[in-house]
Amino acid sequence: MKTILITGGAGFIGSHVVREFVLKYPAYKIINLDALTYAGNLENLKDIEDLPNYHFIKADIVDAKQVLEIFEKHQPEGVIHLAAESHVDRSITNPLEFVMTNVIGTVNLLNAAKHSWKGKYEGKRFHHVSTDEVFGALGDEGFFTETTKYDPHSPYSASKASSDHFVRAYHDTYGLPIVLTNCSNNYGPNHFPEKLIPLCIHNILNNKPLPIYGDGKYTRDWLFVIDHAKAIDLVFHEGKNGDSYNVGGFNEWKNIDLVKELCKQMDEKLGRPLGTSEQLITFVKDRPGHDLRYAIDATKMNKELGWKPSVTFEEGLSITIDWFLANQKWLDNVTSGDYQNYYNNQYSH
Ligand SMILES: Cc1cn([C@H]2C[C@H](O)[C@@H](COP(=O)(O)OP(=O)(O)O[C@H]3O[C@H](C)C(=O)[C@H](O)[C@H]3O)O2)c(=O)[nH]c1=O
Repeated sequence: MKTILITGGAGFIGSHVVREFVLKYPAYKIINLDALTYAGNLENLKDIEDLPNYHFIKADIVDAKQVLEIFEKHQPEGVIHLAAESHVDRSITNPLEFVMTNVIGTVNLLNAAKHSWKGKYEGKRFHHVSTDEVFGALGDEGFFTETTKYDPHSPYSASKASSDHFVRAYHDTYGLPIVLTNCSNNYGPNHFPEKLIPLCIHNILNNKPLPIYGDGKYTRDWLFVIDHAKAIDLVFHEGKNGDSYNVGGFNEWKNIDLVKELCKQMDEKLGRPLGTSEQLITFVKDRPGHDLRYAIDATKMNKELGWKPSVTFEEGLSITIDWFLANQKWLDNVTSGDYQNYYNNQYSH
């Protein structure tokens, strides 16, 4: 029996990773450690919560003592660390929260792993899940590879870059067995509606403006979340100790083109005349320090581990929209919280 601690397992990406591991590895004991902040939601795991190899612990990784107690009690051999504050706009208004969870929280986990593994690293692994935003912004050309220098710009990406450095530092200094993954923009079922795609789906359904920052020519690479979960499984089990892997969809979209594609699919699925949703597109004030373009070279994942995305973007988007249409109650529940007020006040102080 192998015990794996997955942090942030009630969040968007985390819940897909928990489901992948719980279903694929019935002999593993999967512990989901999550603080259940505004973005964490146990509804995301309703379908697997009664399975015998799934366990949930409500805890905050910022609490070093609690984290250590959990390690001492459950003795996990593996850690997959996804717990993080993830929304760039929030990091602009409250950077300290990002330092606490993303930096201090990560160091607390590293300390607990180091303490409980006591130098016996055979069969142990700490997998840190990070972002392509640590590499900074690209111009119109080029891709981020695993050797691209870090150049974070937002408080969010600075906090994730710092956590990546700490993970590598614990490998280099104490020999902790680690792997890292840096992913591009995820999308899919259960995506919290503060992010571009689910926000637009929510707003189309509620006939609200679709806010496009700046001129809408900012470019992101989009990765279907279930493909990401499968990539994490591969790297966790087969990645080289100390290595990092870039996980991307080979799928770049300018924000405005992506939102137009989304509007088209929404109109088709809702049986509305084509062009109805596009009328909601509204150009708004830009995000401060907005990175122009992210693009990931995921060749290493493909060559070394045989991973590649399983769906095209159009297919993945269609699956995503269908999920949101079938789960409007989920959407209503998560959008009835305080975070809506945050949107109304964005960048106002
Ligand atoms: C919310 C919103 C966003 N945007 C723009 C801003 C970006 O250029 C793009 C995507 O924004 P979003 O906030 O959805 O995601 P990113 O800022 O690219 O970051 C995301 O992908 C990386 C990899 C992570 O690591 C982050 O955790 C994750 O949040 O749409 C708009 O134009 N309007 C909006 O209302």
